[in-house]
Amino acid sequence: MTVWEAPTASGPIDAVVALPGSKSQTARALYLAAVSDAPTTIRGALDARDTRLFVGALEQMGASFAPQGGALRVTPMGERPRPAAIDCGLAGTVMRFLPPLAALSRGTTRFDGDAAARARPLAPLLGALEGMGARVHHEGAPGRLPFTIRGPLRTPLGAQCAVDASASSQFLSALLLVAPLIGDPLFVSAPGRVVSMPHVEMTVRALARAGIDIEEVDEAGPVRTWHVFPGRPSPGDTDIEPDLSNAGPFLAAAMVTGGRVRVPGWPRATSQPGDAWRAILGHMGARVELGDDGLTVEGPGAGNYPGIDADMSAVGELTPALAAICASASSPSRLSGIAHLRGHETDRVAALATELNRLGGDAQDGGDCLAITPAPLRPGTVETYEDHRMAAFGAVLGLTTAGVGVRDIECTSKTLPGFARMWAGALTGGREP
Ligand SMILES: O=C(O)C1=C[C@@H](OP(=O)(O)O)[C@@H](O)[C@H](O)C1
Ligand SMILES: C=C(OP(=O)(O)O)C(=O)O
Repeated sequence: MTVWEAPTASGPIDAVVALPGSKSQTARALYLAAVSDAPTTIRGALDARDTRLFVGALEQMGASFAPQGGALRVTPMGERPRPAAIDCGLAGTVMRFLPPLAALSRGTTRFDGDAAARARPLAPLLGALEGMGARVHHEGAPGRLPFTIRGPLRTPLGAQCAVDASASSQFLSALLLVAPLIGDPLFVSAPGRVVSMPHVEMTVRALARAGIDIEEVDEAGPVRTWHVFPGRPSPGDTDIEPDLSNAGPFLAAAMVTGGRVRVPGWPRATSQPGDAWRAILGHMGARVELGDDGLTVEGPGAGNYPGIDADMSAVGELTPALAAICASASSPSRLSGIAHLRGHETDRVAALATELNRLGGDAQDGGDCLAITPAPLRPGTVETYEDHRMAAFGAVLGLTTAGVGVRDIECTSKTLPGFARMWAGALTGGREP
């Protein structure tokens, strides 16, 4: 696979970066539109590998999608999805959100994906679905792709289902999304630690916005539980916000070059985990301003800001870009609560440590955490393991170290097609058209 020469910054970046739609919001909007009671329109949907796979899967299940004046017109599927053969690629959203939907049907649906996707965990979700009457046939290792599933799902005993969401919040989101379609009121709970809570909030909000009666039971209790009432979602027309997680590498460029980046359309209030960039970068000494024209971040420049001790369990997908920022801090950092990143596109904790150390950095894989001590870096090639966020991590490192290559920069098309072009544009003072 080809190696992309990461551009070094010739000075402080000064750019306006218009980001395409949120991957996570797009997935929820596609799902709810596909099972809704009437055709609807989604504006600002992300068009990237993950969302194309999501659309492709829903099309096979019977929904249809048509571009309409820059938006997406969605005609829902019938009462029950059609049996299908789903390619999940490497998309967690596809491989977690859609098996419960497929299990509404008596027909058999097969799920498979990239070789790397076969390493991603699914067992807690599939186990919960089996507890609701789904028949799962594993073709390879249990709890992994590939498998077939057929339903129908039944209301379980006590009208209650539970899933362990400590390895991925997507298991919980997947059950919440299907819950209103099963036919009876259902308690959905997640005993133990729930990672990526903002993504769960995003699911709950999307359902509520679509008219589904959903409420959290005893928010302060030991087990997070939601009561979901049956109903066909009615999302109406939906607007997707820019992807704030993908803002990360561009804001990182402001941090390490001592420059300024503005992201137009940054929402005032959102359940996107990427909104945490404001607090994180502010804490590390950036000037952060949220206004009508978007979010502007002015960074202190490499070596001019402290490291950070941050619990990333709620916002794990920001870890790779933050790790690249930490590599140029003036003091050590510790990013904790990230064991579940081992089930992401690759084992991100190991990959970040390996790749930073490959360039002469000092990173320790501490199991549930990553310890980074800033050190001068040397030229080398960052391996990306098909992980879009590892590629962006390499691009940020290359800004301040000459001779950094990134293998397979194209893997960024998972959520941000055209990343290399956008990156080059931002570095040369890219402005909004
Ligand atoms: O629901 C979603 O859209 C996502 C949830 C999170 O997954 P995990 O809880 O597995 O980290 C996040 O990392 C992923 O990028 C998207
Ligand atoms: C973990 C991620 O993706 P996925 O939706 O495939 O889990 C991510 O985008 O950082």
